[in-house]
Amino acid sequence: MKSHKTVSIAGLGAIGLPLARSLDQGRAPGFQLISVNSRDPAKAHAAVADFAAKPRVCISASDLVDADIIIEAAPAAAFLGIARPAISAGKTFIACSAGALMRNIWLVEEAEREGARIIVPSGALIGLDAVRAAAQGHITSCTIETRKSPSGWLGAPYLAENAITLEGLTEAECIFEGNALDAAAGFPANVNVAAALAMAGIGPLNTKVRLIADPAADRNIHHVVVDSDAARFTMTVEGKPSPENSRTGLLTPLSVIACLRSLHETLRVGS
Ligand SMILES: NC(=O)C1=CN([C@@H]2O[C@H](COP(=O)(O)OP(=O)(O)OC[C@H]3O[C@@H](n4cnc5c(N)ncnc54)[C@H](O)[C@@H]3O)[C@@H](O)[C@H]2O)C=CC1
Ligand SMILES: O=C([O-])CC(=O)C(=O)O
Repeated sequence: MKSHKTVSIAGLGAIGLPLARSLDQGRAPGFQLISVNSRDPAKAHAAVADFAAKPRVCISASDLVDADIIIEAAPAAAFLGIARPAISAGKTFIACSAGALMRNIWLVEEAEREGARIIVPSGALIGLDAVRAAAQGHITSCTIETRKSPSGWLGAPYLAENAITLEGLTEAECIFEGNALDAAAGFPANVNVAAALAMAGIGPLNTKVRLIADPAADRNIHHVVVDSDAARFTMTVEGKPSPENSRTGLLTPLSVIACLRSLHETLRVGS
């Protein structure tokens, strides 16, 4: 008999709201959504008003730690305020803002001390199982190229700092080339997949990232090439952008549901 787990979600946007709704609809049996938190409590109340089992709306992220599992689905700037109380309370913490986690990787040591667990779902990316397997041997190179429409990159600090304008772009343009750590600093809301890839594979400094703004792209396309002593593989995912937030693909909330379900599954496929 599997134990029933309670869940809380911080952030009710393109990831958090469909995820909350899926939990309310029983799409992850054995997991009960008990509380949520967002920037605007009135909006959060409205968002969950038609739920069968209304979760508590918390004003502070610290109040989410009553749950067994805390899921972070908020902007990168809010990450530490959500992660720290969950980790200090020794809980299972699921982080969607993989870039923010990678930039605060010391949290892993804190989690170790506190008996907490940090889980990064595959999110918008595929094949992290293969990357983790290859990393048990020796990965010689790992590159990701991400292509999105110009609107998918808007607001990134790197663009402002380098006076890059995407307005009126008529053809695809490479807007960044560098390592995953610099990519996460310059594009905190956009390159979580590169961060997840780096943490699964050969780390932020050795993972190469190329970012393309493409006016013809109607999908968020991630193309990964890995070479290792065991295998060479390439993977491409063409994610449909969420209508709520074009930076985020529709696969990500589904990935979090799959991640939760895997915590309880008797048959688990994939490492
Ligand atoms: N791992 C992955 O593959 C992916 C990760 N992400 C990341 O996941 C995070 C969430 O993404 P989205 O849902 O698309 O963002 P979103 O912008 O659509 O939603 C964010 C939500 O957080 C709320 N919020 C703002 N400040 C908050 C605070 N201090 N505390 C709690 N909630 C707060 C907002 O009101 C909004 O409801 C972002 O950091 C994003 O970059 C996004 C796509 C893929
Ligand atoms: O493609 C997506 O859905 C999101 C994305 O690039 C990221 O945050 O890394």
